[in-house]
Amino acid sequence: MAPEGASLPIIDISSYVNPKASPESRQETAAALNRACIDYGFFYLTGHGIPESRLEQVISLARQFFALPLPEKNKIKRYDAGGPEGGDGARGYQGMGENVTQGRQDHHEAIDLYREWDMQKDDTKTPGTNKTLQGPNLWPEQPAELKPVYLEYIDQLQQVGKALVHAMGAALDLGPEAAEGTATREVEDEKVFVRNTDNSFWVMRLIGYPKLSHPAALDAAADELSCGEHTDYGCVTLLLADPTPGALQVLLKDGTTWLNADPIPGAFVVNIGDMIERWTNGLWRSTRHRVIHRGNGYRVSVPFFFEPNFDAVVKPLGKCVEKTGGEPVHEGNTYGEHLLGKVFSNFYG
Ligand SMILES: N=C(N)NCCCC[C@H](N)C(=O)O
Ligand SMILES: O=C(O)CCC(=O)C(=O)O
Ligand SMILES: [Fe+2]
Repeated sequence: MAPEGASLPIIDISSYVNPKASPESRQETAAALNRACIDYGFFYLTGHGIPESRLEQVISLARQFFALPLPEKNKIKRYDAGGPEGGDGARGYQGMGENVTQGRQDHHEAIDLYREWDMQKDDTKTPGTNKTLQGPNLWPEQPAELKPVYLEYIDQLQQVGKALVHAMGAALDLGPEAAEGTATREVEDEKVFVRNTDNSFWVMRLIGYPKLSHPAALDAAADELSCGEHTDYGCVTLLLADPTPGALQVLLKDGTTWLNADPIPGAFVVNIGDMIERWTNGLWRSTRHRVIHRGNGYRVSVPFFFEPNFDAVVKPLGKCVEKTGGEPVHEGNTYGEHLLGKVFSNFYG
């Protein structure tokens, strides 16, 4: 475990949420963000403007859903949408143990929501496979306020996601061209995150974690996990969790130390996803994390994944390739292809 008192940096994003903020305050935010992304790939986000009362309501509604009897929850069980092997659709309720990470069953249940699929779009680019993500979201009937409250919350989160990727674009390049807005490659780079997320194929998970029943194993590799070690797939994850401490753990840069990312009231825990790592050619890393909930009570979390557009082609930015020694880490493909590869290995059976 990490040294006593160690904790993730705190980034105040208000200068990018407020359209009238000064260039100086934005540069300060961008510089702090750059450090946080290099050193941790994880940070707390404040100044986002979503009231704490809304955050509490979101957690409380998810908790009410998970407390329902199983047959009620199964009314929105993810349906068979015909994946590659006739597999299940990704939208809807998944029971305990249905999600798999690194080949092992996780100890959580969840509802997965995605941006509504655009059926008008030409789907021939990734034939067949897209079915898993098609169809409407499955919303629970109970609690009745869940759907309207979440729809509003998702709108609010998309605004925060936009402000954040804008700041991240600026954080990658603080040169004079960026400030003046002249059309150099640097300025183009700054806009890459904004342009490729303007139709973000976002994901939201409502997750319920019962306390793990087995004692910690002597060999950590044999431990039961609430959610196994992984990276997130896209741009930035805005995680809202109930106050339970000691559950979410973040792997530090040394590759061996795990740091607890305990919640701070009113703040999101934010982390970088795989697509930002690829764009920055590894300058900012998609940090590994896991959940081990042995504390008290039933833990609830609601991560929102602000992702690139489904058909955004993601490849390392020239400037970042230069900064990191000249070799691109990936030849590039679409975010949709990356996502589908992940989703297909995420379910048991
Ligand atoms: N949409 C996102 N990012 N979901 C993250 C889920 C991480 C666990 C998943 N079973 C995995 O192995 O990736
Ligand atoms: O519940 C948490 O704290 C994190 C969940 C997570 O990492 C994920 O769903 O990707
Ligand atoms: Fe995650």
